[in-house]
Amino acid sequence: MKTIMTNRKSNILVVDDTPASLKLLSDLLKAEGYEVRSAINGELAIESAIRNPPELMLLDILMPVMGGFEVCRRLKAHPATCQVPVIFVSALSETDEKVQGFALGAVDFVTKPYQRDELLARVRTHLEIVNLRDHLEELVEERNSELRKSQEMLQASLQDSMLANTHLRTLVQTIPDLIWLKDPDGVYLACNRQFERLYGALEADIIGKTDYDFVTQELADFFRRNDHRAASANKVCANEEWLSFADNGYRGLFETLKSPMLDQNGKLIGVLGIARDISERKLAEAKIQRHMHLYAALSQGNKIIAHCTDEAELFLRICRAAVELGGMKMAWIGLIDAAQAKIRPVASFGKGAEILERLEISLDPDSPFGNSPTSMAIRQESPVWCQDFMNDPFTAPWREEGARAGWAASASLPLRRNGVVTGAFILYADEINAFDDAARDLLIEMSMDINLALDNFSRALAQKQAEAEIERLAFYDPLTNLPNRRLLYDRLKQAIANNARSGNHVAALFIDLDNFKTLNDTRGHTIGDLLLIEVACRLETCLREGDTVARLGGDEFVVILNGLDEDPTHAASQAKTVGNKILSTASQPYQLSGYQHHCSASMGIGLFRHAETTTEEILKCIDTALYQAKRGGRNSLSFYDPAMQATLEIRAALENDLRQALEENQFQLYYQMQVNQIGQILGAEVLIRWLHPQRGLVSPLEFIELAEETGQILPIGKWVIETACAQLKTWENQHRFANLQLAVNVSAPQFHQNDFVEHIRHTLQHYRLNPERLKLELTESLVLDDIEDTITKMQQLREIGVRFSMDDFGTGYSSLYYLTKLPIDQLKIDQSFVQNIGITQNDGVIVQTIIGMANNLGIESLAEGVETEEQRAFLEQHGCNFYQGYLFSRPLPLNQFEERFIAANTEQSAASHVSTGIN
Ligand SMILES: Nc1nc2c(ncn2[C@@H]2O[C@H](COP(=O)(O)O[C@H]3[C@@H](O)[C@H](n4cnc5c(=O)[nH]c(N)nc54)O[C@@H]3COP(=O)(O)O)[C@@H](O)[C@H]2O)c(=O)[nH]1
Repeated sequence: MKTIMTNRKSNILVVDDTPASLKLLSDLLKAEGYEVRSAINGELAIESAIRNPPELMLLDILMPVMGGFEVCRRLKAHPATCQVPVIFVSALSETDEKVQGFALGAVDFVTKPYQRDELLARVRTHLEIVNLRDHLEELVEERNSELRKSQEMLQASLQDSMLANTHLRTLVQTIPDLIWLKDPDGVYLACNRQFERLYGALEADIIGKTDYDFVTQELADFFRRNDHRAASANKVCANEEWLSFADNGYRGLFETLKSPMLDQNGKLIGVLGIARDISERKLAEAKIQRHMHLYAALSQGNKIIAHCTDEAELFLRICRAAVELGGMKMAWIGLIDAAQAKIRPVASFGKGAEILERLEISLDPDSPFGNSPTSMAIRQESPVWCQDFMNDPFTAPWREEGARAGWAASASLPLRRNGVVTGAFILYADEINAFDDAARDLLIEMSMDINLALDNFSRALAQKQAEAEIERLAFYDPLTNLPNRRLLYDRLKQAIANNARSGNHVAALFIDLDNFKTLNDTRGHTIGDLLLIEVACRLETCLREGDTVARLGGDEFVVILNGLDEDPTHAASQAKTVGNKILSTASQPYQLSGYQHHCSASMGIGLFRHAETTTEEILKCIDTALYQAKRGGRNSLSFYDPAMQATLEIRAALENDLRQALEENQFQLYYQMQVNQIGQILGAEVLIRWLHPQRGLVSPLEFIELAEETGQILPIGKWVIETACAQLKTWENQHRFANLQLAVNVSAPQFHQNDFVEHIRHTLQHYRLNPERLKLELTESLVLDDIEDTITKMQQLREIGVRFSMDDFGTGYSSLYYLTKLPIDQLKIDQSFVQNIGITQNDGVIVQTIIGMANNLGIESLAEGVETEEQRAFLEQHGCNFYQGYLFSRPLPLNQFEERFIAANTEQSAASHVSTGIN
């Protein structure tokens, strides 16, 4: 209990209009230790009390202006003073007056004159009462304040609880998850709004029912099993389940948590279920997973690219990474097949890869298979994403296969090599819309990495090719790709060394094409090159592995045959067999850019086995043998003969001299008469002679071929024609020679010169010569070299009157076909047949046949090389019209020919005189 006694001095206001009374009372109270204020009238008393309310007032009643009752009334009416206890101290002592005073709120009444002790006792008592009252009031106030506080707290707690309840309700209703409560029997106790959507019913209609009232038995069983699981495990159990909503048909994957609910005693009172839609999260997770996979594939791709040196391996491993790490169903790489305007698969991996074999993807937009996503990606040079493979209008032709393989989406990314689109990287996913922005970025990066690798491959390939090319140029002939001279030397050295050890022979075959120069000069180098390429191929087909064929240059090839027999005879026979095979193969007709060419080859062979033989020596030997073969007639082979070496050296010197012969006027024409059946000289064949300053008269047999090979035949041939024409002109002006004709030999290179016709025409015009007196002798091989060119030129010359004789007839192809096509005037039966008349029956028959052929075609026949009367008689007997040969005359210098002609004419005219009787 709080003490009511205080040490403080109580504050008392004393009011009395009598100053003495006022002082007496004040002093009395002061003496008791009170703090005393005094007021001399009612107004001052009120003012003082209101300003500073006293704890007790001693108030006189009878005062002028305002009596004590009025003062008391006013004080009780004022809020500041209404509580101040008032003790009337008055001379009035009537009960009524006291009653009035108490009615006005006084607490006591002391009658004057008062007893000091009584007054003080009353003052003390009232002051105590005041104290008690104040204390009580304080206690009451304290209590009230506590009550107020607890009321406020109660109020606040009530409000909190109401708010919490509202929040809880709002929370449960607002939460996007499905929430429900079931009792242990599976009967619903409560659910939220989301759950109402699931069953399409209000909570009120759900409560009291079970899952069996809303879903299939199977699904309800499933739910029950999970309820039981949570209940028996006595802990939260989670599971994933697909739920379909009754309100809008939405179906999604939910993660469901089931918590057992227990009462205070731990008894199961139900199961709380919360289901959260995790479809989007799952999709997002799947997406991230896909990206992670693709990222892994990309990283793996980078590793593969860093390590792979082979393009095919790279493609396969990239496809494999896209499937195994990138989560793709299938991946493949196709390259553009420009010739067929198609995409050719070169690598694939994954499900459905086998389909590619029968898959047709065209690049032609007009083709039914030309608008696939891949075709478009390649044409547009940018990726094409097909997010719904089975419903994309452009995938129709491939949908059936795609369905079998489970393709739901596809990506086609163009691949570039050095910036040029050369193919595509194609991937199939088993999900629609599998290629979102992030997946696209990763795949684009992957394709760019492949491009980078392709660029690197190209660079490496180019480098390799450049190195190979450098080696090829150093060791191989660029035209035929055969080993060149340098490599041949190496191989020869090696072959000699190897075979010397084993005791075997090595054969070196030097092959030279006959008349190659003519082909080159007449048909041009391009055709010549084609022939060389073809010959190189054919040579390779004749050899075994381990043998070598090399091109030395021009039309010269060398073959090395290894491991021939130890016995030289046997080895020679082996070499000869291969040599003949080569010659036979080389002489088959060639198709050179639509032009058919016949050609033959000559071959020189040498056999070696001594380690000390040098390559230079070998080449020199086989070169000699080759020359020998050529001398012996083309299209033949010859083994090395040391005696030939000397001849070759002479030939080299001759070649040198030949260059100056024309300039130094060393050539001369000889004339060999041609006669008819009655021995009349009709003309002559002009035959060139070389009056060599040191060697004397050189036969054309020794230098014509050389001149042909070196090209000297062109100026020499021109000189012969011009000299012959000049001679004809001279004769034209001399009556007795005026009718003579001259036959001029024309070489193949000469005839096939572009300006040959023009040259003849010009020469005839120059000498104003009758063209019929000029007869050009062409050989069969010349004609067949280039039959079209020959026909054209012969016809052009025939039109101006020039005549033609087919020289050496019977030694070549003797084709009846070309005889009918060419404007030939004369067949010249080769002397080899003529000279065998009477010796071999065959040649006699051939001669007869040629004459018969000529007669049938209305062509003259002239037999050359007639040496005996028997031959002449035989020829005459079988209808040959004209003859030439030693029987009549050898080729003669001009003056001798003219003398012989004059003499013969003189004889003939004498004979005709005798026969006609003229003298
Ligand atoms: N392109 C040119 N070729 C020419 C020219 N001059 C000659 N030749 C060719 O040279 C080859 C050899 O000629 P040649 O040594 O003059 O021999 C000719 C005659 O002398 C020879 N002949 C003539 N009659 C007989 C004979 O009875 N017996 C015999 N053993 N030889 C004889 O025949 C050669 C003539 O041959 P052909 O030309 O086939 O009529 C020779 O191939 C010449 O063609 C020239 O200017 N240009």
